[in-house]
Amino acid sequence: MTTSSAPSATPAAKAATLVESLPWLQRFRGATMVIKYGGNAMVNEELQRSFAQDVVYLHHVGIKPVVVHGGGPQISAELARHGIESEFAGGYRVTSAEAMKVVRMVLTGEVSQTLVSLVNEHGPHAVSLSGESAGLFQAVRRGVVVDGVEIDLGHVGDIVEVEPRAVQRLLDDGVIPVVSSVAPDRDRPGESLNVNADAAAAALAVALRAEKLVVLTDVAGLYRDWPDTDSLVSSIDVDELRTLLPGLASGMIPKMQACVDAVEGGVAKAAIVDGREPHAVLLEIFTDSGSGTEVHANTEGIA
Ligand SMILES: Nc1ncnc2c1ncn2[C@@H]1O[C@H](COP(=O)(O)OP(=O)(O)O)[C@@H](O)[C@H]1O
Ligand SMILES: CC(=O)N[C@@H](CCC(=O)OP(=O)(O)O)C(=O)O
Repeated sequence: MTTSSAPSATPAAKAATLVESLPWLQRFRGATMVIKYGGNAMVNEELQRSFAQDVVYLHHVGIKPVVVHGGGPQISAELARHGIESEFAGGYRVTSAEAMKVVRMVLTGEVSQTLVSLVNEHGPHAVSLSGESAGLFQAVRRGVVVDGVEIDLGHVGDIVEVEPRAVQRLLDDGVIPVVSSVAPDRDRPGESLNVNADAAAAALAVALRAEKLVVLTDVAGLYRDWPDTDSLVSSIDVDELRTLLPGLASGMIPKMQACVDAVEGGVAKAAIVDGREPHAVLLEIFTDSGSGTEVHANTEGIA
């Protein structure tokens, strides 16, 4: 019989892969890991299903996974259906009050529920929350400076407070939280803000004292000289990454800022991996070589 996974691997190669995972299984048992699943990495059902399998695998080997998801392309598609054009500045969506309703509906109503049901095909494991659930996040409005010009992003926020108790209780009960990045506006009760999902994942990883933040996206990792594909960075410390931040473009700005924030906040490592590869999460966590770009505190911190 052949299976869809690794049909050409010999028994010895399969055994070697399993044995390679042993030190990582030992090291990470009981650890909390925040996995950020970007909208660009969920573009087809096969990828979504392999992601759900990876998360359930982590759960069964004693790791506590927390999923924080994005949904940028899905939001853009829904906005287009409403006749609203998508505009980004500095990697953030310019979000009108009207667009905010669509953002909230897509993230909390569609993407979150789809991921929860995919995970729950493997058992009753996942529960969806947004930043509005049980006071999880508080956010304040933010703008962005592009080429020296301050741009008003509308209903876009930065997380200023995380109350992780509800998520922690779920983890303690063996539940997999699936979190979307809509947050209440601390200064305008009753209003919601659109928070970049990388930033939300970093804030939650810090509050939960997570061991690792894994960010799935649609490139192999961080390129030093984007779009030169020979310039992939495999490992970088936060000091050097901070110097690269001003030269980065589009979605990589909030993503790498999130990695800096997570590591500076005490998360041991942040990894940017290619979510277009099926099982990118398992490959990152349980193989010696990992994949993509790893961000760590300083050069002495490299494992
Ligand atoms: N230096 C860089 N290295 C890698 N990708 C970059 C870089 N600068 C800009 N990018 C762009 O950032 C994109 C990833 O950000 P984004 O589209 O927001 O992803 P996601 O939906 O996963 O959050 C890549 O697809 C690439 O086009
Ligand atoms: C403020 C802001 O830009 N919010 C993002 C939230 C979703 C997100 O971050 O999705 P990805 O992870 O797929 O990029 C947006 O509206 O697209």
